[in-house]
Amino acid sequence: MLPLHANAATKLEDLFQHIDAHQDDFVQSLKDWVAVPSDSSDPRFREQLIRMVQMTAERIRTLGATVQLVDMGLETLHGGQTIQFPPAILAQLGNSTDKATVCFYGHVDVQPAKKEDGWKTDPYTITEINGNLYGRGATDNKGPVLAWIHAIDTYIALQKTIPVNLKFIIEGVEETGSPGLEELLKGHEEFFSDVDYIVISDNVWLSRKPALTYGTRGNAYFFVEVESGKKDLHSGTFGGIIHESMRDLVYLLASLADTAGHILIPGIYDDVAPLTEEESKLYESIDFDMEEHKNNTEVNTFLYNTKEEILQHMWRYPSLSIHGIEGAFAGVGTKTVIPSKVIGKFSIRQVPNMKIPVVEKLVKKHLEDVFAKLNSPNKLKVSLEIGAMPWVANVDDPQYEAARTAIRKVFGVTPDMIRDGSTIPLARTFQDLTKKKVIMIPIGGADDGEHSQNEKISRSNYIQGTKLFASFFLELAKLHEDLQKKSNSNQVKISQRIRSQT
Ligand SMILES: NCC(=O)N[C@@H](Cc1c[nH]cn1)C(=O)O
Ligand SMILES: [Zn+2]
Ligand SMILES: [Zn+2]
Repeated sequence: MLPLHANAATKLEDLFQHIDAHQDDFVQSLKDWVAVPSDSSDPRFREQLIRMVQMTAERIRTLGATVQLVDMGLETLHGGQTIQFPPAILAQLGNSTDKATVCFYGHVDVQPAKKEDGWKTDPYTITEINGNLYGRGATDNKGPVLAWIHAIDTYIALQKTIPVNLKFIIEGVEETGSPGLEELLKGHEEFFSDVDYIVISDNVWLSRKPALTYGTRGNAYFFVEVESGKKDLHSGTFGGIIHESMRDLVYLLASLADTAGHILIPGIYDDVAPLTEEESKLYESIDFDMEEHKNNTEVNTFLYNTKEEILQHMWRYPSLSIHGIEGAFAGVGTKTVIPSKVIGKFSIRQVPNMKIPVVEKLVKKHLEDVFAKLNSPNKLKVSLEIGAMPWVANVDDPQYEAARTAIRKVFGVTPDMIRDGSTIPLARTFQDLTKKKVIMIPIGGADDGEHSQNEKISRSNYIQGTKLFASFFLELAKLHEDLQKKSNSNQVKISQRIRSQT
């Protein structure tokens, strides 16, 4: 491999040509990765998940990086059993003192997926239809992680100098809220000491136009458990004489929000940052086609009628979603059972300035109050399973300018500046703990269907996204050079001033 200082002027067109010429290889890599069902929420896939992280580490090693697999210890499941957490990857490529250091954060675990959930193709076999690459993890987040790796590979293959030092944090439990990752960051402060920028590419554009993301919502994920006894019962034999846990639970879940989406938990909106006039104007200028968004979402109507309301309720107001009920009969057919223990699962996407402990207290109090009114002898347990904070960046930070320029060079347009309603649990932690500048550069399309059936990334976004990262490295290098020149000239001015005073 060439040293990182190799002396060759890098032409963007050469990089782009190489990427275009190797796009089938890049698609093949995505096929290989998607074929591993690295579902982090189901313990039955744990071996595959660990294998996926190991494959990723191996791939990063082939770039010439030094790679560390950090043991993340044991995960305690709800029944009390423990299983191995997948390790996390910390890697480094290059440590030149005259270059900027960029740390890429991504994940290689995926949401659950089963063909019978309504997938048109096998979720773990990348299938290309009309320029779209369908498969679980294609856009969230295996495609973008690979695009970053391929961008680096392109410099190496062309024997060009990589314009920046690179670091990686890749994890395998993002989809379950990144448990243990905050402790990992706290224990590896030195890893971040020379990092200038942290880049995340784990969300999608808002429309057909490329975008840069400067904010995400957080997530407070709750389990509400109701238990009536130790075993399920025949509804004919026992229906009518027992307090059914499912009936209690449905009542509790229904008390959380109304049909207009308004959360009914007293006090929940108290800390939400007020909408200023300045912020309000931001939404007017965003290019957003509600009809197209509706088509992508495959619903008839949204809860709101204007573009501004829709954007605000996706990005800056909290929302409550009910995800499922563990222990409930959910199969085909007509089983006549009364379940004994059921666990309702719901989450609140929180926004600035809501605080997780306050949300937790309000939710528990509300559910306990509602339950008390039911006069039920059943056992109630409410627990906060994930508490991830919202994140907002400063769009005037220089890395945003570098990314804007890179986007213009690849796509010929100025990107939308957007926020995202979903959560990157570590985004805020990076910002608060490491004090480094964080940027999100999505490469997925608005219709990629993250977490949904038929998740995909288009071949075009995947390949153009690879070009975008390759181009971003060059823009960051220019930015770094400019900042260094400015800092040197300031240093000279200070020295001159000191000399003239003595
Ligand atoms: N693409 C980001 C993403 O999907 N993040 C997950 C993370 C999460 C939050 N709570 C549990 N997991 C998301 O659902 O937003
Ligand atoms: Zn993701
Ligand atoms: Zn996800």
